[in-house]
Amino acid sequence: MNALVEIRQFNQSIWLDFIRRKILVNGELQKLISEDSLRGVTSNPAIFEKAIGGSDDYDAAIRSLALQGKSVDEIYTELAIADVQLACDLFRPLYDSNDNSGDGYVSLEVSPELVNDTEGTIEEGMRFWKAVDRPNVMIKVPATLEGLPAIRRLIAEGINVNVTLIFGLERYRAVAEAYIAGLEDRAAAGLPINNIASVASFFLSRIDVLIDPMLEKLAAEGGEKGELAQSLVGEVALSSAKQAYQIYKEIFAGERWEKLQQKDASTQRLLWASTGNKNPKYDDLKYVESLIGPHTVNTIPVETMDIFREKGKPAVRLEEGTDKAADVIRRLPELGINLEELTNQLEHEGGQKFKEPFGKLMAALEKKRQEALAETVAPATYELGQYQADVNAQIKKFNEQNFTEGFWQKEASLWTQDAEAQESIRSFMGWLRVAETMVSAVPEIEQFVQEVRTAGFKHVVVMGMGGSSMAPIVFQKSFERSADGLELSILDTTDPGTVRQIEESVPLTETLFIVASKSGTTAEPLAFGDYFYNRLKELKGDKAGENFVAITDPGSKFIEAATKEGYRKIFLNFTEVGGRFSALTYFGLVPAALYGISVGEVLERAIRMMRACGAYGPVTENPGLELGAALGVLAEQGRDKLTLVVPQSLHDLGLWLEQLIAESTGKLGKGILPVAGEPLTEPSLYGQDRVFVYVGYGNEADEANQQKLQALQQAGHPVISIRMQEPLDLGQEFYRWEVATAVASAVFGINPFDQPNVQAAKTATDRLMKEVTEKGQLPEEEKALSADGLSYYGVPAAGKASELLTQFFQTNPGDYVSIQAYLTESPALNEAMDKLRALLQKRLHVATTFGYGPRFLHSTGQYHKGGPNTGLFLQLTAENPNDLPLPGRSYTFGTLKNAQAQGDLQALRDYDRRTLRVDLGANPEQGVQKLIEELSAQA
Ligand SMILES: O=C(CO)[C@@H](O)[C@H](O)[C@H](O)[C@H](O)COP(=O)(O)O
Ligand SMILES: O=C[C@H](O)COP(=O)(O)O
Repeated sequence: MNALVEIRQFNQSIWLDFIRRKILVNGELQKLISEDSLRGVTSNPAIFEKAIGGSDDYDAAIRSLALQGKSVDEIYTELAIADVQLACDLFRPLYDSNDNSGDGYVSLEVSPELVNDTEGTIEEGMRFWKAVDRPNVMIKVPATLEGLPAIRRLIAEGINVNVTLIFGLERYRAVAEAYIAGLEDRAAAGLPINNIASVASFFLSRIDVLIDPMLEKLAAEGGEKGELAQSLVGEVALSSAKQAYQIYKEIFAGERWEKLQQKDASTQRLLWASTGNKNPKYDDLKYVESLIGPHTVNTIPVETMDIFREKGKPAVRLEEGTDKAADVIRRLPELGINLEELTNQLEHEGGQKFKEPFGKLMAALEKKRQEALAETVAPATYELGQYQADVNAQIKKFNEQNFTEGFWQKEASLWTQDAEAQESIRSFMGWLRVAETMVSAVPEIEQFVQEVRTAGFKHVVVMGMGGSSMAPIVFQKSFERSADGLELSILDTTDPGTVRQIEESVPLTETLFIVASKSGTTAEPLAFGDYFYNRLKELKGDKAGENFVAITDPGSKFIEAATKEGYRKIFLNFTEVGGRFSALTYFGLVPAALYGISVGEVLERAIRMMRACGAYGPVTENPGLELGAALGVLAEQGRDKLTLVVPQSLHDLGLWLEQLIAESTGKLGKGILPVAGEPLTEPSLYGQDRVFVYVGYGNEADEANQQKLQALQQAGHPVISIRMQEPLDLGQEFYRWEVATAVASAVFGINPFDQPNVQAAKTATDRLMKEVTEKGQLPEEEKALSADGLSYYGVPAAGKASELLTQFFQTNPGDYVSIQAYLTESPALNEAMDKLRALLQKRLHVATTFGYGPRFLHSTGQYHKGGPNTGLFLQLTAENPNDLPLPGRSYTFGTLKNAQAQGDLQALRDYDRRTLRVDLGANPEQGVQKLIEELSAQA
């Protein structure tokens, strides 16, 4: 048992006189609580100056807050409050325990500028109490004459108070009196006083620092006085403390106190502060070991705590030499030393000692604030040629409508006049400001990441569809995993081959599985969750839940199941943020943080874009509005195929953009079709329906793409370019594109936040699954042709594959071909798909899109059915050789996937879309090659 733990037997509580974001999130404070019996934390302005001014722990948050237009004062308060909340939460189990001995508190001091301001102290004390919103916070109030009435008032209000800057015995009496009077006021008002805690912080080392040199000077003068002075060197602080303890015993006894005690009031314990030794001649533990006594607290700095842990010899000593202590205090006047005057001086200097670092901190914050405000977002360039004038006119129209202002006010009439749609729009605009909310959630996320690392997890698998998984894919593919990040995989397909691949590629017991589903009812993530939970149960029995985390909405049905299965954590997201707008919420940020990305910085970039888009006041240019207006106007003029061009390093950004744009705009026969991952080619192969958007990095030349884009622009195609600085800027781009998508939808006059046609495929799938349950298999479709191992469905029968394909691929300008692969993804297959797309484009001069099923059902699937009827849908299926059973269900992953494919095909046909299914047989890669050959052989 180390000394810190041992001291508990003497009923003294050790608190830590230090706080810093890092120790709150990296498990250090938790370790002190669990292993060293730490029972509280105190902070003060000097401590925060060291923490905030002396580290970069807070920089991203400072910048985010500055960009929100907050003053340095507000920034400081938010940071300090966040830290205190985190610490309070770590102490909460102790505070809630039956025998907490009055511990488990975290102190937050009012501004040192209020040291002589009663009303200001009361106002700030109440504000902090409310803002921290934790029962185990203590508001620190200085024991100045002006502080005393504030103490009384705050106690009467039911607020826990730590009275700080106490140096003298008379002032200590007044402090205890203020506390008792506060309790009496409260009791007289008929309010409970049983849950109010208070400590009186008596400062020690500073007393000796001031008085010792005086005593030493007198000692040097010799004589009787010199002798007396010599005997008092180093004794005054400890003697004051010992005397204070006697006063404490006297005050908290007797009739007056007993009345309060009957109402379960607690005494105001003495807390020894300033207990780090400042004099090299003294023992480092001078202000710790000598002051151990029941019902007291000692708040000690980290260094002293480390020494005490190693060398401390705890024993009750507080009442040793009580008479001598009285004598020390009594004899000081003989030496001409007026203790009261000196303690007043210490009090005054104490105020200064806090004001100075506080001022320094404010200046440092101001510098960082200014720097943050000077940063700009990645510029976008527009080469729109003949369309520029119309885009300008649209922007002008928006500006005349005060669009930006209305947008931030969530004025749904900017999109539609339909009352029901307006209601839906208003209720899904939580994404507008969710990044701000998430800034405050960053420490919680970081704390969680640390917990996961400490628990020994090596890998994370996110299991979700669409908006619940696209952002994690982008993060994982666009960032290098940092040294302390965990490996990250995303499972968003029911393809049994892929499920098996994931299962075989991760160390199951060391893998954290995140079931991500906003609704908590989506079939795929629930199936993945069940499958892997079952596997973990086989390996870990009842402890399987440790490996599972849920991200879902409040009120989702999944919460109950996850709780029952003992999930490690359930992150509750925001009902008012739709899935495809949730990249900057727990859905995107928890996986990103586990992967080692600084999510605070991602958010800071997003907030920078919010600011640029007018979130914090009028702007002359609004990057989100400009992009949205351009895309909207171009689409209305037939340029509705948004062809995304990215460097290889941003390859998967398209997946996220596809869902955002297609699902938001593709409805009521309108919309923008995102075309991602289509190999860029020469101008002659494109129709007049394209707008090219390049998203890349300023410092990456990406020559090949640039040259082609230049040629396309010269050929009259509109080209938009956005150049980020680094992957963290994706935070900006997520936000820019969300705004742009909403703005483009306003150009079309549609509700961007619903997905009315997604349900059609789900309903058809459900019907098919019912049939599977009843009949044991899916209905067989009639084949149009079987040739060379490929089977063709859903088109008129033909003698030859090439003939059938020629008949199917009849296109008009403005059409597109959508290839939908219900297959196991592999690099070879991706390569084959690129060839297939290139071939189709070369032949037909139409846009080609590609998606793996069932992923795209939660993404572009909306556009396919709700957008214009310009698509030709080529569905590719294959055998499922390594099928996997689904626990608790009578069917397999393979059957579910086949039903999803068939269900969507059915839905597409119900919407009169042109469809062809080709079953590739046993070897999909070869099957695609074969298909390419057949297509090449077309007449
Ligand atoms: O007042 C409390 C706790 O209530 C402490 O945080 C107190 O401010 C610190 O112990 C002192 O400021 C530290 O003083 P010092 O060691 O710098 O003299
Ligand atoms: O984009 C959303 C997907 O359809 C998944 O929805 P969910 O998060 O409710 O499971």
